[in-house]
Formats: sequence, C-alpha cells, structure tokens
Amino acid sequence: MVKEFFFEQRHHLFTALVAECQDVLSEAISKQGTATLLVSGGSTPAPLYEALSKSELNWKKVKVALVDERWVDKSHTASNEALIEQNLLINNAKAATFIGMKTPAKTAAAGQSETEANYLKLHQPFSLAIVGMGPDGHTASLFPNAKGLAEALRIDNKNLTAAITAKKSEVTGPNTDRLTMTVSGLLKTDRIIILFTGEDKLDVFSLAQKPGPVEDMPIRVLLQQEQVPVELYWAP
Ligand SMILES: O=C1O[C@H](COP(=O)(O)O)[C@@H](O)[C@H](O)[C@H]1O
Repeated sequence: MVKEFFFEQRHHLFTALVAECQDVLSEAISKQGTATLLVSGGSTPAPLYEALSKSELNWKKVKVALVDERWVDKSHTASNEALIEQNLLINNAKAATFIGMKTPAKTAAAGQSETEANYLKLHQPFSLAIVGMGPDGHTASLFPNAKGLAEALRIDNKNLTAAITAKKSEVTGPNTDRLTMTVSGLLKTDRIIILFTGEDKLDVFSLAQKPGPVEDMPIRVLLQQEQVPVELYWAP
C-alpha cells in the first residue's frame, strides 16, 4: 500500500519533501552517525535538490549516491551526476560525499563491477531513496522490456547495480545504455519516495497500481512489495 501525498502546487510539494528528507537524514545521522540518500536524475527533482541543499543538516555525515545513470560523461547534458552536482551538491550540501555510477568504462556493462564495489562500501540499509517515474512506467533505469531488466528485477539478485540496455524511445532518447540500482538493492532502503508531477503521469501511475506484468511497467515492482514503505509525492 503506497501512502499518497498530493499537493496543489509544486512549491508546496517541494517544501514538504525537503522537510521530510531533512527529518529522515538527521534521524539516521543521530542513530548511526551516517545517512545515505539515493537520488534520481531526470527533469523533475531539480527544485527539490536545490532547496534541500540549503538544509541545516550535518552534510559531512551524508553520502549521496544515484539510483541510476545514463552512460554519458559528466559534461553531457543527460548526465544525472551533473544534475546532482549542479543542483544538490551546492550550498550547505557541498559538504556531502557523492558516489556516482559512471566510470571511464566504455559501456555500463563494463563499468558495473567498479560501481558495484563503490556501492558496497555504503552503509546499509540506505536511509532514503527518491525515485522518479517516466511516462512509460519506468523507475530508476528499470525500463519496460529492456535488455537486463529480468536480472535487475530478480529479488534474489545479490548485486546492488545492473546494466540495462533500454529500448530506444521518446523517453530514453539516445541514452539507452544505463546503469541502475537493482530492485533488491533499492529494497535495502529504509524508505522509498516516488516523486513525479503532472496529470499525465498520475494516469500512468493509476495504471501501474492495477495488477499487471512488472516487465511492462517496472514501477510496479515497488508497488507490489511490502518490504519497504513507499510514499508518493505528487503535484500537478
Ligand atoms: O531517465 C530517467 O528518468 C526518470 C524519470 O525522469 P523524468 O525526467 O520523467 O522526471 C528518472 O527518475 C531517472 O533517474 C532518469 O535517469
């Protein structure tokens, strides 16, 4: 069961979500001395990151890592790492430690083991994951019917990360070579927040809430499990 938080305006959503993130991360820091925040890229979360970067958190104790990455260099406009650097790792959050996914390897498949080793050094369970949802029902880089999806969805997959080759679509653009956190990796998080905006995506989400194959709408994997609490934050 997903707890849903609906807002009339985006700035209200982002204000509420910043407060929520701050609470979760400061609680993790006081309990265990460290907090791990898993973040998404894409077009939606930049205002959240910018506002969160100004939070009075003990950012030195926060590790920020990606839930997925497009296999492009940081100089590329599609780079999720660049988005995080420009919007989150600024202001007070400059003091956080960032663990990216992209390595110098030519493909995500070739780079996976290096990223995996870096992710294994993170404290588990991760404190909070903020994931998005695409208009095709993908989350992280778990794309419908992609090459590598079955492996990334396997609940007994021991890896935190997996290479994905998405089918080229309007959603992926040319960026079909991806590294994503696996579902088993994402579920090693204390709490997952799904963030998206707009009526169209809300329709997609309603469809995903109906029973159906996870391969067609991978976000379903988060909705059909009860291991980790999942919340939806939405505004038009
Ligand atoms: O490709 C991606 O898409 C999703 C959703 O992004 P949006 O632009 O529709 O908000 C995002 O969560 C993911 O991190 C990103 O790599």
